[in-house]
Amino acid sequence: MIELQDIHKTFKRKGQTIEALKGVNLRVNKGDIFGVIGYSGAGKSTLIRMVNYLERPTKGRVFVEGEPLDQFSPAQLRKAKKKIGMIFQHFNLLESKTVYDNIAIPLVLLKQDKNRIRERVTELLRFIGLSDKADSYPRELSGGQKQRVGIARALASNPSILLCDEATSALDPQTTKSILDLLKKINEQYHITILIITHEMAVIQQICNKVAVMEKGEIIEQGEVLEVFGNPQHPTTESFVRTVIQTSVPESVLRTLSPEGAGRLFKLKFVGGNASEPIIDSLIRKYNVSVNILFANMSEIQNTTLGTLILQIEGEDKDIFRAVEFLGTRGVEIQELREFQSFSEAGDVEEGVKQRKIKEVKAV
Ligand SMILES: Nc1ncnc2c1ncn2[C@@H]1O[C@H](COP(=O)(O)OP(=O)(O)OP(=O)(O)O)[C@@H](O)[C@H]1O
Repeated sequence: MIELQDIHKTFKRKGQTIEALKGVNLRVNKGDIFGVIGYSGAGKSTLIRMVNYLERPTKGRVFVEGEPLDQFSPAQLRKAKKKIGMIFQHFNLLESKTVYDNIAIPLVLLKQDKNRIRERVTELLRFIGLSDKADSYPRELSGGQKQRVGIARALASNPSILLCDEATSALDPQTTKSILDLLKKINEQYHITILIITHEMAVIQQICNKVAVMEKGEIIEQGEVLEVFGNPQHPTTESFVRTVIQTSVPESVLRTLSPEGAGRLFKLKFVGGNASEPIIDSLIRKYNVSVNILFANMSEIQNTTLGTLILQIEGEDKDIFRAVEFLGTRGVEIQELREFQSFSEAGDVEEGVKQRKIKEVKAV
């Protein structure tokens, strides 16, 4: 549906060369809500602008619905661009035109007749819930309402792809949620493929099924959202995941750990069904161990539960071993929080530091 093959983009400014994209490969399938996340300057805006040829690659090819954009004549390119709508962080509405006229712009440019335009704009106003604002001007609307108008304008010519450039970054969390809900509805109801760029992991968590993480003009990790959230490979991905899912022991818990605390510490990760099973109960009943839950966190991603538990298990080593073995058979990913070094190697320095504090507390 959208395919970027080995895309490079170089800007030249004041004798300086800036490599904004360095060999990006990306495939967005029909029906995806695909999120691209990265810090400022990672190359996200440059990447999304490749898809509708607002920016052309220095090297590499862009395919939309299987067709290579570099092979198109200007007329074919204009036609192809009609399949692609775009919304922006600052809405880009014309201040001198009413809501109705803003939404009608793409249809006027396509020289559609007035009755058809009225029909389509009326339908879109109803869809975005702003039928009563048709004659208002953008300055009379809230940020969320302006973005709804931006969305209606992007949908006017019935695109099959919607590009969202930091579409919720200027909005408060509640308005962000309502706009993301609207995007999800557009994806489900109109079967429109959505490509979103953002610096907020919460946006990815709420609506995307796929995610790519960008850094310094490259994609450093990509995959199904559940997979990437559950098992991030790159430290940058890990730090994005941490902004929405807490997986390390909070300071307040560390402070309550008893200095003479015996037992061993384990971090458990659950995905999906096994998150709701009474595993801890089985552990205590089946094995001769006592279990202290130090920390628990459950998050919902793509209608699936992702859980993290930190347990202090006390008992004889052989019983703890059997208990841990049992957890493994239940599809729980388990890791002993013992060696500070192993966390540093995994890039989980913050976790490592906290674990070292646990050891220090124990050693008192
Ligand atoms: N038209 C341009 N001319 C020169 N340099 C550019 C141009 N557009 C982008 N860049 C540079 O390319 C790099 C990537 O910029 P880009 O805007 O794509 O990143 P981004 O991830 O979208 O960041 P932000 O979230 O801050 O917009 C930056 O170093 C930027 O300065």
